[in-house]
This record gives sequence, structure tokens and C-alpha cells, in this order.
Amino acid sequence: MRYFVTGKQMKQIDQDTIERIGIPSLVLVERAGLAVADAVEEIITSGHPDLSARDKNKKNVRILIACGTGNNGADGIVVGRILHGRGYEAVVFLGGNPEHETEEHRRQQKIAEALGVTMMRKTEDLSGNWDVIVDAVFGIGLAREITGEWKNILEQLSEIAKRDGAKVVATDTPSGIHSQTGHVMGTALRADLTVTFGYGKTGLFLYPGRNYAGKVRVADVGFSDVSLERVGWDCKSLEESDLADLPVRQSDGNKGTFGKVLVIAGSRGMSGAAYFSALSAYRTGAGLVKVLTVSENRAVIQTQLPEAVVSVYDPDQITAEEHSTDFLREACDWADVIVLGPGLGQEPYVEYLVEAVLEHAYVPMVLDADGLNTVASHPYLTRYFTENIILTPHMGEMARLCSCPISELREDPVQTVKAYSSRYGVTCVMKDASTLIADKDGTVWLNTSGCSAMAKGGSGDVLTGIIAGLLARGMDCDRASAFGVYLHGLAGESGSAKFGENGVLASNLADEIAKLA
Ligand SMILES: NC(=O)C1=CN([C@@H]2O[C@H](COP(=O)(O)OP(=O)(O)OC[C@H]3O[C@@H](n4cnc5c(N)ncnc54)[C@H](OP(=O)(O)O)[C@@H]3O)[C@@H](O)[C@H]2O)[C@@H](O)CC1
Ligand SMILES: Nc1ncnc2c1ncn2[C@@H]1O[C@H](COP(=O)(O)OP(=O)(O)O)[C@@H](O)[C@H]1O
Ligand SMILES: [K+]
Repeated sequence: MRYFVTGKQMKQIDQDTIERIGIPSLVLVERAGLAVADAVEEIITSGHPDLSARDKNKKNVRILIACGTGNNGADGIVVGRILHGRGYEAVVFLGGNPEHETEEHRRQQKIAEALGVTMMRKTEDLSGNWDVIVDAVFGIGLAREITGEWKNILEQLSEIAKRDGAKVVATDTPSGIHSQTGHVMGTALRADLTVTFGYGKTGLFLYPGRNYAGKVRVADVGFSDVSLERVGWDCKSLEESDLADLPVRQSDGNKGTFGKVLVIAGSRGMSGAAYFSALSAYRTGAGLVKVLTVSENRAVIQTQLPEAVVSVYDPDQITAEEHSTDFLREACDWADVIVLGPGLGQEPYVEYLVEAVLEHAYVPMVLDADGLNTVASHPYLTRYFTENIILTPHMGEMARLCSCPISELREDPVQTVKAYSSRYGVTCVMKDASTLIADKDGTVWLNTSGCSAMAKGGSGDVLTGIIAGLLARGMDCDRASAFGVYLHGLAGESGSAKFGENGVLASNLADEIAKLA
């Protein structure tokens, strides 16, 4: 498990470390600079064939370290000094108003001067045929939109990096990226690698920040989890080692042991969504899957997925009259887990169907797609929400549920998803390129697996089935959601390795999940 923090929380952790624990600020700055210098040297000696060839003559390797006036800049001066000491042609550029420089910054300048490190303050032309540019302009202290001189400098560095083919290594955060939201604050410098200190910053894993950060490495520079516990964190994130926590399949289990999933999905002319959800629930390990759909879909589902039990209804018989939905009550009583919504459509009968299921279901339920759209257009249905419900909206559906534009949801996505789930006491999976999951207790999980291969029709239906399969295997709503999203992303990555990022189909995701879950 990894923990991500906001810039504000990281500042408090800095403070706690310095003031309560007693590690001097300058020691942290030294270790931060060392971690970046090591990363730069790794790129020089291994990552780049041209550079490793010239490694024999390190003086020919040209490194520009661009420093701001805060402690991010202080880290940068340390990077310059260490690389200078190791024999590289390291040039430290000091930008901004010297009067704003921090104490650590000034101390590091003195040390660098004493060791003969090349430092310059010119801003008009930073060209220099650089092999590596180290970005130490702004870290977690970035407080507002970047304008004026700094905007020019960052844009210049961007151009130079492109022109020279230089690798860019960001110190703590790519300058210009907001460490909490991932927003570009006026302009930002795109990195190949970001070496961030202590804990991942949420903004490095949310788009567009995730694109600017490149590969992210979290370096241990001396912070302790004691401070993290005192200060708190923003969100957590699963990693591969957490998969060991997936429920073990009992060797003496039967299909009842592994749970019965009821998939209420599909409409006239729309059977695919029901199929993908049902298939994925089976592929994730559910014992028995029943599809409840319109009569027209019976033949096609039975042919595509003979392993599923198929039960059908005539939509014309579903009305506001209570007894018209009695069959749904019986179906709900049978299930251990319910999936409600994929491909249901928006005809008027769907409102009665969704209401009846929400009212009569007492087991964990994944509410997706048209189930969500129905709730969005009939908000009174939220009165049936319980802690057993997982909502899986993509950003468009979330915008409908919250009655606000997507741009507003993205202003602070972690707060958006957290506010929704705590308002309604549900688990909310807000699907995006970086999916966020919030549980009713206010914990937010940020997913880092997956790739753009998953941006394709049917992919969301597969996720719904995966979460249902994990619920059927006995996981609780929060963990089934977080693990389901993580596994779904891993399936996307392994599907993409096989079929290429353009060629993956939803059915491939369902197949890949079989090996992962
Ligand atoms: N001991 C520690 O504290 C440790 C800190 N560490 C490192 O320090 C970093 C945090 O340092 P920090 O707090 O000094 O902030 P930083 O990111 O350098 O930026 C602040 C400067 O930028 C300026 N500024 C901000 N926004 C601006 C804008 N839009 N446009 C223009 N200027 C703007 C702001 O100016 P001001 O607002 O004062 O005018 C100020 O001068 C952290 O990311 C990590 O790298 C590690 O070494 C571990 C130990
Ligand atoms: N660029 C991306 N990177 C990672 N995951 C993505 C990306 N684009 C989409 N996804 C994932 O793919 C799924 C798409 O779901 P959804 O939009 O509901 O699809 P559908 O309705 O077609 O089934 C979501 O889980 C989403 O997080
Ligand atoms: K930076």
C-alpha cells in the first residue's frame, strides 16, 4: 500500500520532522539533492546509450540545474554540487529574486561557491546543448499561477529540452503542476522522471499532472511514518504486493461458497453490457451468475455465455403498479450480489425497475451506467442508498449525479468523490484515466494501474463484473471496489501488451482478469 499526500500535508510532515523529530532541515535538503543526483547519474550511465558512451569522459555530459528561490531550488543546488563533484559539467542556474531565497538556499549557495560549482543568474538564453535538465524551480511550495519571468523561463526550458533531446528530471514535482490537484498552473515543464520525496503527491498521479511527471520515483530522504500518522494523508493506492490480500479460493468450496451474482442489465437491442458484466463476474471467480434481462436478449446471452442462468422479463409489464415488479423482489432474494444498470436504457419502465431493486435489495450492489442515469434524472431514488451500494460513474455520469459540469468535478477530484460518498453513505468509484474510489468513511483510493487501451466501449461493464465477482468472493464494498479497479487496470496493461494499446477489446479485459484475480 502506498500513501499519497497533498503539498500542504507534505509541508506539515516537513515541519514535524524538523521541529518535533529534530532532523535539521539542511539534512533533509542534502538527502533530497543526493536522491536526485543519483537518479540523474542513473539516467546518464544506463538509460541513454549516447550518454553512457561518453561516460568515460564525464566532462562532456552537460547538465543544467534550474533552481527557484525556495527549498526546491536549495535541493537543486545540492544536485549541482554533487554532480560537479562526480566530474560532470553541471551548471546551476539561479532564477528569481535573490531577496526571496530561503536560508537553506543561501547556505547551499555558499557551499557550492566554496567548491567552485558553476552558477549563473542570466535568464535571457539558457541554451547550452544540455544532456539533462534538472527542474528544481517549484516543488510543493507552488502557490499560484505562474506568470511573467518564471513563465518565460519554464517555456524556454521546455523548448530547449525538446530541441536538445535532453532528459528532464523533476525535483519533487514538475514545476507548474499543483501537487494536490495535478492542474497546470499557467505553464509546466514536462519531466521524464520525477523524484519525489517521502511520499507520492496526489497531483503527480492525477491528469494532467501524471503526464507531466513521467515516471515517478519516491525517494526516502529521512521522513518517518510517525509524522505521516500525525499529519494524515490524502489517499492510498494499491500496489502489486497488495494482491496477496485477495481472498483465497477455498479448496473444498462449491459454487454456493463463491457467491451468486445477479446481473440486471441490457435492453432491447442491447445485450453486450449484460454479457460483459456477467462474463467478468465469472472470470473473477463468482460461483453462479444469473442474467436478468429483456426477453429479446435470452437467445443471444445463452449462446454467448451458456454458463450463465438467464431469466427474462417483458418491459411492457413493468409499471408504477407495485405487483408488476414482484419478480424483481424474488430475484433479489436469490442473490448474494447484484449488478444493476449496464445497458438498461432510459425508457420510462427503467425508473420502476431501478426503484424496485433499490428498495428490495439487502445485499451488496454495484449500480452502474443507466442505473446511475436513472438516479440522476430521478433524485428521489437516492433515498434508497445504503452502505451496501457501490456507484461506478464515469465522469459524464458523475456530472449528471452531481448536476454540475465535469470541469467543476475536476477542480479537486479527491474532494469531489469524497464529498459524494460521505453525503450518501455509499462507496463511489469515479472512473477516469486515474480512477478515484471513496468509501463512506472518507477514505479515498487513487488507482494507478491501467492505460488508454481501456478507453473503449464495454470496458466499464467489465469493471462492474469484476467488482461483483470480488464481492461474491466475500470482500467488503470498499475493498472490492479498490481491488476491482486495480485489477481492471492490470488487465488493461496485460491486454495492451498482447494486442497493442489500440487493439484491446472489452472481452480481452475479461479474459485477462482470469489470470490476475
Ligand atoms: N526542509 C524542507 O522544507 C524540505 C523541503 N524540500 C524541498 O523543498 C520544496 C518546498 O520548498 P518551499 O516550501 O520553499 O517551496 P518551493 O517549492 O521551493 O517554492 C517556493 C518558492 O516559489 C515561489 N513561488 C511559489 N509559487 C510561485 C509562482 N506561481 N510564481 C512565482 N513564484 C512562486 C515562492 O515565492 P513567494 O510565494 O514567497 O513569493 C517561493 O520562493 C519541496 O518541494 C522539496 O523539493 C526537501 O528538500 C525536503 C526538506
Ligand atoms: N486513459 C485511460 N487510462 C486508464 N483507464 C481508463 C482510461 N480511459 C478509460 N479508462 C477506464 O475504462 C473504463 C471505461 O468505463 P466506461 O466509460 O463506463 O465504459 P463503458 O460505458 O463503455 O463500459 C473505466 O474503468 C475507466 O477508468
Ligand atoms: K520541481
